[in-house]
Parts: sequence; C-alpha cells; structure tokens
Amino acid sequence: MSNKKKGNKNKTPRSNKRAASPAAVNTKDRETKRRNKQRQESGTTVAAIRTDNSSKISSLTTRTSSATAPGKLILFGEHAVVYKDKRALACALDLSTTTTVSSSTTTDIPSPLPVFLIISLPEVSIIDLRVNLTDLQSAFENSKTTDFSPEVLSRNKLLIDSLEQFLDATIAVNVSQNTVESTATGRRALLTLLVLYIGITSTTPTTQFMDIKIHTTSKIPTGSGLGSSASFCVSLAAALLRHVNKISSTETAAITKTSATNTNGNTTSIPENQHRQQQLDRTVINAWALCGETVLHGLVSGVDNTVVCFGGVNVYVKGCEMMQVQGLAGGLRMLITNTKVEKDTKKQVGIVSGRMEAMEGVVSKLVDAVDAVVGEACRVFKEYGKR
Ligand SMILES: Nc1ncnc2c1ncn2[C@@H]1O[C@H](COP(=O)(O)OP(=O)(O)O)[C@@H](O)[C@H]1O
Ligand SMILES: C[C@@](O)(CCOP(=O)(O)O)CC(=O)O
Repeated sequence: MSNKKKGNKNKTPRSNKRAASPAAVNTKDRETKRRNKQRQESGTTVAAIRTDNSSKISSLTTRTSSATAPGKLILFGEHAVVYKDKRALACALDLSTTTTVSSSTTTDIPSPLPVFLIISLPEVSIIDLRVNLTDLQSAFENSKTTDFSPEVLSRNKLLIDSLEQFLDATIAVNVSQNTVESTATGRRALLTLLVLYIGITSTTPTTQFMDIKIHTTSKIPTGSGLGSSASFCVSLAAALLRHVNKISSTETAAITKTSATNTNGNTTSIPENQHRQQQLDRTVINAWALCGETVLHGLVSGVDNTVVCFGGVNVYVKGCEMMQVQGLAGGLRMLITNTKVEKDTKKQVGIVSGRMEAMEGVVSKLVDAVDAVVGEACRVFKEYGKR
C-alpha cells in the first residue's frame, strides 16, 4: 500500500479492518428551512420565495440524495486481472466515501436565476468550485455527443478534450477567487465528476434546478491502493442516479443487511424482490462507476468498482460476474499498514502493459503465475471455512 498525498498522514496508518458492505444509497426529499419553519407556523406545505424583481412568488423544493460506498483491498491478482481470463481475489473494506447531491427546484421554468453546479471534494482540495451549467452545456454540445451510454462516454475523446478545456477555464476562475487549489488529482476527479454528471443527467431537464451541489467526503486515503477512486466513483454514480430517479433503492435496513449478506454468503435475509431490485440498481451504478474509473485511469479491469459496488470477498475476472468466495462466513480480519509510498494506478498499469508488449513470453508467464496464486488462495479459504 502506498500514499502519495502528504495530507493523509493521520488517515488509518495502521488499521485492523473487516471486509465490508457494498454501496448504500440514501435519498430523502426535504423542504428548505424556510418551508419547514413556515409549515410549523402555519401548516402550509409550500415555501414562498421571491424569484424576480416583480415580487412574483413561486415554490421551492430542495431535494437531497446521498450514497456511501466502501473501499477495497485486492488480496491477490492485482495487475494480472487487467488481462484476459485472469482472476483477482478482492474484498470490500469498512472505510467509506459518501457523496451527497442536493438541488433546489422552482415552479418557474426556466429558472430566472443563474444555475450553478457547486462542487466540494475536500480530499483533493476542491471546495465550492462553481461550474456554470450553461457553459458546461455548450462545452458538451461542442463535442456533438449523441451516445450517452457509460461504456461509450468514457472513451469519447472529443467530449473529454472539450471538458478538459472547459475545466481549465473554470478552475482558473475559481482559483483566482481563492476557493480552489489547482492540482492534477483534483482536475482528474473533476473531469470524472463532469462526465458522470453529463451522462447520468442527460435525459433530465436540469433547467428546472436552481443550484445543484455535489459534496464528497472520504475516510479512504487517496492513492494508497484502498480503492479511493472506485469508492468515489461508486458513491458519486449512486447519488446522482438516485437524484434523477434512475435507480430506486433507498437506504433501509435491507441494504445494510444485504451487506452482511454479501460477506456471509447468505442471500435470504431480505425479501427476494427487494434483493433483485438492489442487484439491478447496483448493476447500473457499477456501469457508471466503471465509466468514471476509465476516465480516471484509462485501461482498467473493473475489479475495484465491482467489489466496491457489490461488497463481500470475491473472485473477479474482467467482463464476468463476480463470484463470492465461500468459507468466510465469520468475515475476514486484516491488518493494513500504510507504507506512504507514492503510486499512480494509471502509470503502473501502463508500465505493466509496456512490458507485456516488449516481452510477452516472459510477462504472460508471470501473469499466469499470479493467477495461480489466486486459485490457491481460494482453495485455502475454502478449507479454512470447513473447520
Ligand atoms: N474522495 C475523493 N474525492 C475526489 N476524488 C477522489 C477521491 N478519492 C479518490 N479520488 C480520485 O482518485 C484518484 C486516486 O486514484 P488511485 O490512484 O487509483 O488511488 P486508489 O488506489 O486509492 O484508488 C485521486 O487522484 C483523485 O483524482
Ligand atoms: C492495478 C489494478 O489491478 C488495480 C487498481 O487498483 P489500485 O487502486 O491501484 O489498488 C488495475 C485494475 O485492475 O484495473
């Protein structure tokens, strides 16, 4: 495990962790403070706000959606899993990331107020970055994007180039106003966020929103191999999808139970129809999280986002459904130490693929050997489970 961010020194340098739950989604509609106050005072259900200078009154509703996702640890198979048919053994961790999306809607359409996306990603030094949504719309219209599916969007070079230019200008304005630090990690996170935002809200008329806020907080040290990026992508995708009603799971005891379920291999503790809906929702969330991971890192196997999204201890092969490892009903206790050695996933994956191209005979044998270690680990876990 490594750590490239100096500010992480207080974050879990040594921790004794258990395999953890998959992403949980929590959505609640709530009225503005003013509306609550008004309701208490008069029993009315609609807040009154002034929307223009002519004293016109309209209604305002604030809606908040949040999602929490765990981190992950790859026990065996890291890097090899990028290659065809090679396995990784990975588990979710109980360190987590939470993303909250909130927006206000008004009955005045289109909104007479300027509409901003306000982004806070404190782990990468972004606080209240203001993105003008009209300008963002122009940036992505310039790219002439027509296919908004997650698989295609992350590889749309015209869109990514256009968004990068737009981001540079937006960051420059925000830096000059002292709210944001310009860092490569922050810029990559913002680019990922904008791609997911555009893709997920593509069929939602955002003109009715007055302001949209996205805020992510995390306990996972970034760049340390504990899946901070996947956790960011899963929580962001889940919160956005929930916010525009593209998934239906809400946080209930059922989701928490499903987490335990995943870890323990017991699938009967929640009603079958609810469980089915959760799995369908998670498949959608996972596709968008993979889109985000691809924007962040380029060539990825998808193991990180999949284990973060579904939880538990699993064997993963690129492009296939994950398989629960049997025999770990009591959970998995791990001692994790933060080495604080710098690493960059994209760069490391590039180094391995460069070597694979240059010396395929040698490197493919190494990859086979890593895959065999995964097989042996699964056998040992199974044995352990029988005791
Ligand atoms: N909480 C977060 N908020 C915003 N971006 C994040 C967050 N966590 C991770 N990221 C993004 O993910 C990158 C780290 O990814 P990576 O090098 O794969 O580390 P890890 O192994 O922890 O996933 C960061 O540089 C940043 O762009
Ligand atoms: C190196 C790799 O196997 C895992 C990436 O995870 P990490 O965030 O570098 O631990 C790449 C991948 O599977 O896509």
